Amino acid sequence: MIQNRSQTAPRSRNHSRTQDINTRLSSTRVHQPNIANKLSPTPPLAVPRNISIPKTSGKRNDRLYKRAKSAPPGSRPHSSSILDIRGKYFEQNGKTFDMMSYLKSRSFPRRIHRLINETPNNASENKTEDNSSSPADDDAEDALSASQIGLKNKQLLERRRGLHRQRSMNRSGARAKIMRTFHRVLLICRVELIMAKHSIDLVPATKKQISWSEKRHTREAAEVLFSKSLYQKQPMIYSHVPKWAEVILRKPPTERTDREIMQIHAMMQGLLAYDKFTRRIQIAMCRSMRFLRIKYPRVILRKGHVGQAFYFIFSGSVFINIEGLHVETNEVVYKTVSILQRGDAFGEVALLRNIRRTASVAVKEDVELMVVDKYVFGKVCSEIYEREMREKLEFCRNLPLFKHWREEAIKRICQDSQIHEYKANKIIVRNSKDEEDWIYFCMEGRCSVTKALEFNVRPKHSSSFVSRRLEEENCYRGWYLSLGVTDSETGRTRSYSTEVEIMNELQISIEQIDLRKIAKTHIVDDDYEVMSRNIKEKEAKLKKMGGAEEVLFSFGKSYNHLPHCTGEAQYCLIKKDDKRCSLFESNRSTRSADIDIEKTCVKRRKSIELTTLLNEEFTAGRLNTRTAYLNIATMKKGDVFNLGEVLQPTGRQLILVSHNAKILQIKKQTFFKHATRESLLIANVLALENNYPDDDTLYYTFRQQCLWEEVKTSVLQQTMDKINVTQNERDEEPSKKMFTAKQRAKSARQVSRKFF
Ligand SMILES: Nc1ncnc2c1ncn2[C@@H]1O[C@@H]2COP(=O)(O)O[C@H]2[C@H]1O
Repeated sequence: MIQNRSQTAPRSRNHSRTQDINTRLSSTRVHQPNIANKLSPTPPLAVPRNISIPKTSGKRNDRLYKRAKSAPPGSRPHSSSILDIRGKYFEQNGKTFDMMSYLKSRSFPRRIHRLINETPNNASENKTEDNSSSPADDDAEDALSASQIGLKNKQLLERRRGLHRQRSMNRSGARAKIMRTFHRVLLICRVELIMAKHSIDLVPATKKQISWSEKRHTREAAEVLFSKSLYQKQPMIYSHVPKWAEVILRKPPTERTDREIMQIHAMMQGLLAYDKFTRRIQIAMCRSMRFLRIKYPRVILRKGHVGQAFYFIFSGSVFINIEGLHVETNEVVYKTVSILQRGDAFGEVALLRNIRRTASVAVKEDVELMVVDKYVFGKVCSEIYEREMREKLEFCRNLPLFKHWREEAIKRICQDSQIHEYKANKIIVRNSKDEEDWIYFCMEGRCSVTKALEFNVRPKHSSSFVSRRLEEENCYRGWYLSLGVTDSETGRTRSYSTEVEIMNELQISIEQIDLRKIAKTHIVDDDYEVMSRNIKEKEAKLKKMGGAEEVLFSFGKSYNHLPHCTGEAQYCLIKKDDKRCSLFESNRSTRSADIDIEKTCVKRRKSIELTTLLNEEFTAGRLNTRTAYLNIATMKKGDVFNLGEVLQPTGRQLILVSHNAKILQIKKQTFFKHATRESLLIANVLALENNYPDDDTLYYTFRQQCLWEEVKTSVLQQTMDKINVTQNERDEEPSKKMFTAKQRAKSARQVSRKFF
């Protein structure tokens, strides 16, 4: 039907709808309806497009329906009512139209269509049933049914109109609201601008500000003044895992976007253990990392359990506890071997070696951990450990110390060792006397061995040639006096500014003066003979001892009998059968007992700088007057620190300072466990060869050095004085050109350096 209509309907829509309907209605009024027409078959529909019911037609129809309704029953409805045209035909422009089809074709609601469809059928049915009825009756019936339809239509139209009104009201309401908001925003902006202008006017701008604002308002300047830093990502350091990271880390790996992974990666950067891995591994870890927050005093890992994951510490700290049997009582003892904190990692041993957990890990302060599962770790992280292992093995194999070691023993040692990199000026070992666990090997870079020489403590008289010579020269006494330190015998204090200056010089040039070299130059040939004789004696003594165990015992004695091994101070004794003894409890009970270890660990981990240490000493008033820090040796690649102290304990306090060094730390315990008799003999010889000058030698050499400096300065001062005097004599204004005493001393020293 629609097709037909569209084919036949003219395209022009210029006629107004009102006109159309008026024409239509007038034509229907002229065309009187009759029954024959009503029952005749419907001609093909051809409703012109320009004929449409205007919106206002609803009103007109309304009126018609009202009239129809108000008409008394049985009376003939008004000829011009819509009832006349319903189900009838009308003509227009010489064509006949079916009014019903026409109405249907209009865009009335479906319901109206349905109603209209029903009505003519019913009407036609009634008419076919009651053919004998009079035309007046037919018309009345028509009118009745039409009035019913009209009522329904009216209701629908009313509802439609209501809806329309409501919609338009809504629309206009929303529009009004938007406008109101817009006006308010505009008002606020204006007020703000006025306030800003007012405040700017009140605060006077600096010249720099003005020139800056002037510059940046030009277009060229805007280009020149483009600050890249404004758009650079600032490195953020989080002390705790932020909320957004928690959200990401809780997501399953597959749901994490690349952006989120990069965010986690950025957050993790700066953690020492994390930075060790290559970027590729880091990203792979971030993809599947989990987050764990554990509160004090829980235990994270237990020794002997199966390893499931590897952990990075993001914040907080943990105790690493190991258990062992007490030497004497044979009881299980727990010891805190280390305290790990932010930037450290743990749990790699079990995963790499495929063994059970080697230590228990308990919370010290509430920790935030980043957990990498075993599967991921095995896949990506083992690579770096393998590389590190290869590096360690290669280094150890090339060391003379391990020349006669079995491959298996070297491997074991490497497995228990650690590689650390230290920046320049960092203290690796603050006090060699307190260093109980490790032997240090320099892999790369340089380290200096520094000795804090105490002047107010008279060194013990040893039988060495140096102390004999010092005795002969009565050096100690003179030394104390010359440095301005109280003489223990006379109780008098003397101080010489020149000597203090010399000391200062030495402190400053601590890295340049290698006293060990100086000491060696001072040792004459026969002294060397004495030294080598000593070594030979020691070797012979060792050879006399039978069995590797004994040798081991004798060498390892100092280590095995350290307080922590005897379980006296730091150990917390726990009975074997007490299953509930748990590290948790042991930690609690060891809290006070382990305090020393804790302190040393924390101190060591803080890794203070040498300059900080010297500053501390200076502010405490100890530097120069009581203590001098001297560089007594320089460690290069392959050199070892603290081995001599293990083999031949002297109790000396040495400081190891890094100069961008890479250090391999080997556990003393593992070293002695795997060392054979031969290897220990070699170690001993090497340790003796690399022995640092003893305190006597240091005092002696230092004194010699100071005296020499003193001589140089005084001689040159005298010379400069003479020069000054002659110059002054020549000069008319002698006072202007006179050197001050300080300048004289300085220039004297400079000249002395050139000459000597
Ligand atoms: N002496 C130690 N110093 C530092 N960490 C250790 C020490 N011993 C064991 N650990 C760590 O504690 C972890 C316990 O579980 P794993 O054996 O898997 O891996 C261990 C190491 O990461």
